[in-house]
Amino acid sequence: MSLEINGVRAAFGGLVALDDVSLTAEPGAVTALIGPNGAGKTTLFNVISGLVPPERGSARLDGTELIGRSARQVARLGVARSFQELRLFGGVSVQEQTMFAAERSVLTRSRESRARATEILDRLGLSAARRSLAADLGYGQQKAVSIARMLAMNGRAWLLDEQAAGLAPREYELFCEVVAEAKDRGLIILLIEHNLRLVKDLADVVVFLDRGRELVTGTAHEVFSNELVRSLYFGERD
Ligand SMILES: Nc1ncnc2c1ncn2[C@@H]1O[C@H](COP(=O)(O)OP(=O)(O)OP(=O)(O)O)[C@@H](O)[C@H]1O
Repeated sequence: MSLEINGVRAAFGGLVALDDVSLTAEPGAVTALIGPNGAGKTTLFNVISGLVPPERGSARLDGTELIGRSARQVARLGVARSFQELRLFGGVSVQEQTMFAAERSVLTRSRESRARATEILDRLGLSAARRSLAADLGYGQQKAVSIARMLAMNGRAWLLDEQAAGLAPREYELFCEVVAEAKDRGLIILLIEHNLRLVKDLADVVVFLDRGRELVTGTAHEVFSNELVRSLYFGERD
């Protein structure tokens, strides 16, 4: 039971964004994808979530193939995804968009979605903002709404694209707590991060991508002390 990526290749015209990438994200663990800009991290999320068709390869969630399915089908199979640019419905209240996410989810029935949304907004400190439009909120709160929607979807796997970037200290702490709780519930968590402190704090496994290739996989300590990673990512030379 895991999210297994095998031999994924994806190209945009002549540009190979992912070149034979394989990795496994286990349940109850945080797997962090790191690497320089353009390494292919977001493209891998797009392949898993049905937004970019790969030329070849597979992505299996608990044995079920995700490649070839639409983004909606992948979401229904339990993959909840956040975007760097958040993609909230700006003109919809915080409560409503959390409920919409709950209604699209795998497990929650529509009559339960209001109670579920209320509980989630409480957990994320968004109760007072529940009637606000997402577009009227500050950046940190908009990011919390995007997490609220992921929680509401009740998925099996989370793909988090730079969710901690730009958060205030209290928001950052809350984000780490929510991820740790999801991990304790046995979710599969894959996250893209440039914030190395967060990677050290949260990641059980770190995968280093560079120019579309998975180069090093290990614990944060192993990956951050790897010479190749140090020269390609941290710009260190002998
Ligand atoms: N829709 C697209 N059309 C053409 N090229 C694309 C498209 N999406 C991504 N690319 C290219 O694919 C490569 C990988 O991009 P990707 O966004 O996956 O990298 P990344 O590791 O997520 O980078 P960053 O850390 O900057 O977000 C880049 O060279 C990028 O320009």
